[in-house]
Amino acid sequence: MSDAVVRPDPESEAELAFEGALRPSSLEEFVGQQKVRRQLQLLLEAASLQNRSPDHILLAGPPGLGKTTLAMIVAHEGARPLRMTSGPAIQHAGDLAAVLSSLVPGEVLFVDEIHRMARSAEEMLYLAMEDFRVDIMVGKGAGATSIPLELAPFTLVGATTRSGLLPNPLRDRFGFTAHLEFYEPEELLRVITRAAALLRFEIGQDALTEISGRSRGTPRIANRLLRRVRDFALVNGGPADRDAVQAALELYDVDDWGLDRLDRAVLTAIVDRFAGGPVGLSTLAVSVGEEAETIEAVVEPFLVRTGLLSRTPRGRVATPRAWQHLGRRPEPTALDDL
Ligand SMILES: Nc1ncnc2c1ncn2[C@@H]1O[C@H](COP(=O)(O)OP(=O)(O)OP(=O)(O)O)[C@@H](O)[C@H]1O
Repeated sequence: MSDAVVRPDPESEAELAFEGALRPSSLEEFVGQQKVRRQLQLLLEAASLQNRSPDHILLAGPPGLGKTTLAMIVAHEGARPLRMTSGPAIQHAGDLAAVLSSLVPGEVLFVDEIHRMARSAEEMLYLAMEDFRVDIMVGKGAGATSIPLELAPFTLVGATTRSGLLPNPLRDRFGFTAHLEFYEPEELLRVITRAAALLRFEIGQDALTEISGRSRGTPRIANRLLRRVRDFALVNGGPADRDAVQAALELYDVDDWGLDRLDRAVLTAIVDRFAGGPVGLSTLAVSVGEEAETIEAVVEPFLVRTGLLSRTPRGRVATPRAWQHLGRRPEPTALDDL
């Protein structure tokens, strides 16, 4: 299924092992995001010169652009231990207290999907980030007391696909926020050229260029597609050339622009069922049978960036480019809305 190719199950062990093998471990190896890299470099060097933990870092951006990789690099570059958890795993303040109180001095704590953490834990985190301290509530009702607990200094690296959902007090406590952008095809070409070398996969330059132009500006997808092309060449016994890429990507429903089945389902729904829009996010989500959060955080950013979708105060609208991409003629009323 196409979704399994471009949006793989993050829990799948084979996928995690594959990703792990290709992850760059230093800022130097990390491709693209030049500004963010330079900013992080400065932040890490300043901390190391002052012999202290780096400031807390928030990494924001769509999935697969390298947030987890950067968190690992922050730990690796400073030779610091890394603890990884995620917002959904912290459902109570106690879950967070358990993690925080067991951190060793200088440890990097990575919280993926930090916007999904419980509110009570978020409040505990404010104090922890600022003063390296938490107040543990003991008992209930009138007899409840709070016991302060000192924490080892640590660096929080939070990752989010929805930075708009983070409360301001939390956002303000990060010393640095990096907004990761989609990658240019030339950058993705460097990502998969490196990946192909690591995998010892012989593949033509044309084929690599074709994959990098059809990877939704996302390294994770570029690496996935490379793997599918490798499967294709292995099974069919032919060379891994441009034809093999085209055949493999057609099989997995990835089109010329790199749109996958869900991207096209969203555009098709807006065009066919809502006359090009505007249509509200929740109506759109129901119409394609997906979570509104997935549409907003995963599908839309790339469609907006490629000029296929625009977000207006009245809802989502398919642009004339989207009509053209789907091979339809825009209705005049749809154009009026832009
Ligand atoms: N700049 C980069 N250079 C080389 N490889 C990269 C880069 N960014 C990401 N990758 C590769 O893409 C894959 C996905 O990256 P990563 O897991 O860091 O994304 P993410 O933003 O944390 O995604 P999610 O939000 O879904 O957790 C990794 O295998 C990593 O090797």
